[in-house]
Amino acid sequence: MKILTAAQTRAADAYTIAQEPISSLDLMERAAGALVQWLKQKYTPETPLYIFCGPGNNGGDGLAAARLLHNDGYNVQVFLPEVSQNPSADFTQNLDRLPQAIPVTRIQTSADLLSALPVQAVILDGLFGSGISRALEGLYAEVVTYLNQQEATVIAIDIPSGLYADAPTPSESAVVQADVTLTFERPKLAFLLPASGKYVGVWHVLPIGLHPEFLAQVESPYQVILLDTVKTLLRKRSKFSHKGTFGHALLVGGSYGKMGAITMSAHAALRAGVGLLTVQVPKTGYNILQTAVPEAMVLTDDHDLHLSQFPDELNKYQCIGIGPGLGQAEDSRLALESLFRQKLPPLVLDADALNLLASDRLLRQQLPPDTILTPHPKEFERLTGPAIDDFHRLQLLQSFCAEHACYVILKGAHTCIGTPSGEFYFNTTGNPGMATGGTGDVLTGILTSLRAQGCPALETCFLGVYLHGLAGDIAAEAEGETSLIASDLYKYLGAAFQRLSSR
Ligand SMILES: NC(=O)C1=CN([C@@H]2O[C@H](COP(=O)(O)OP(=O)(O)OC[C@H]3O[C@@H](n4cnc5c(N)ncnc54)[C@H](OP(=O)(O)O)[C@@H]3O)[C@@H](O)[C@H]2O)[C@@H](O)CC1
Ligand SMILES: Nc1ncnc2c1ncn2[C@@H]1O[C@H](COP(=O)(O)OP(=O)(O)O)[C@@H](O)[C@H]1O
Ligand SMILES: [K+]
Repeated sequence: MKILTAAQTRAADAYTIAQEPISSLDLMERAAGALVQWLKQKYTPETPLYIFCGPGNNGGDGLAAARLLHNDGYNVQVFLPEVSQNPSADFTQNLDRLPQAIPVTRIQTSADLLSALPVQAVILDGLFGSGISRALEGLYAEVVTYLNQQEATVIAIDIPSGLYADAPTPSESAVVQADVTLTFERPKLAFLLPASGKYVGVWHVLPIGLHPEFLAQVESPYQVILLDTVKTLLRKRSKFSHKGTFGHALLVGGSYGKMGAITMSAHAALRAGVGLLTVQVPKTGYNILQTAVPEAMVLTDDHDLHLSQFPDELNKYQCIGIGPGLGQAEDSRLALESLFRQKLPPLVLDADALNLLASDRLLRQQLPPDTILTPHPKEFERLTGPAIDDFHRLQLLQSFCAEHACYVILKGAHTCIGTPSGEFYFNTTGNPGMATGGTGDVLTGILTSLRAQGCPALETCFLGVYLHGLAGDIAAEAEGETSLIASDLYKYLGAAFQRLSSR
């Protein structure tokens, strides 16, 4: 699903208005109708609803929703901070249409704000939407601060007021801290990035029927990975398939004190369906691997404690995953250097393999094309240098992928896949229970397995991050977020595959 910028959303509006055709006021009515439908499923008419409306169309949505809710018997009050001299036409029309019976409080100074709203109330934030053009200051900022002090649930209309949809929000701006954001048609880029996403709470997309022709034609490098896309990537096992059908993966990693990392990758690779798995570990890891993962074949390095060479005959593997628990010994760096000079099957690089790359520019230049790299933000910073903000980090991601013709899976709450051709794909599965050591090692195992089974690089990234997060979501349902540990991810990977194929 493409993500649109604020400018593209305006163009989508204009196109829909002209081509459907529909008046701008009716389009607002449709948006308000979608809001009301969602709210009515969640709240009873007795719930006090406090609707704060700014001067633009976001405020117009709030006013239209107030009318529709009131007509359905809901307990609604409207609050209008009075600053702007130029309300939008659709705001004015909806203010005129507001039933007399709805109490309206005009806020001229912060003294006009009630002391505190009831805890069971719901606040609808319709102050500003995607039309924000500068930092919120003065009375608007005071209203935002007041809303942020309330214990009542705050639901943002379209986007939390004060937040920029697709650029860094100025640090001096007041921003509404929403519990829930009900956004129209498409999520905003800001929802997916850590510094801005924290204001959004749980977000839901409400379709409002923007013109499908526009949505199909508009170009956007930003996309959200959807269930429907990922589902089509699952492959059925044919009756006469055998272990040779599902590829042979090689995982390389582990060092003294870090054998757990490569062990978890190995479990995950097997649960992700690879036909055969070989794991290369330093000698110290032999008994550990053979005992913990009896399904895997084990090769030992000449060195006792860390990697010093790769096995011969690399071409019998369909993918090599390198990095979990690897360590950063000089021997290991040299081994990578000689590896990159060979003709290789596809690679997945993680953890210390990335740190070794980061420390050696020449090594980076030899990176085989089509490699999948899986850095968390700190590892990514080591590869590219520091980012000024989340949007700059995306630029760095784009140039890194283009320069090295590789796929980078930048891990986080909304993991972002960068491609050599400059697209960004954001994942929507996963939860904060996954913020625990070893979950990244599991991802490496899954990706190596899928790639070894013949999945192309981008499809491997889609399927891998989606399944990894879905396994995390199922694990959180069963174990709770706090107690979720990395091994739960491969424990529930089978359930994730099943859920994906059944939906
Ligand atoms: N397709 C869709 O998704 C649909 C979207 N719809 C809705 O429209 C919303 C976008 O509406 P919008 O363009 O009118 O912008 P919005 O954010 O309400 O405010 C702009 C006003 O605020 C002002 N202003 C700006 N910054 C300011 C500041 N810092 N401090 C003070 N003032 C500031 C600005 O004034 P100016 O910059 O000109 O001075 C202007 O008057 C969108 O989020 C959604 O809710 C639906 O109705 C229909 C379909
Ligand atoms: N808040 C979160 N929401 C969703 N996924 C998360 C969250 N925090 C971490 N994750 C996921 O957990 C994994 C952590 O990987 P990483 O930092 O490499 O861990 P490790 O190095 O311990 O294996 C990533 O796939 C990341 O996307
Ligand atoms: K808003």
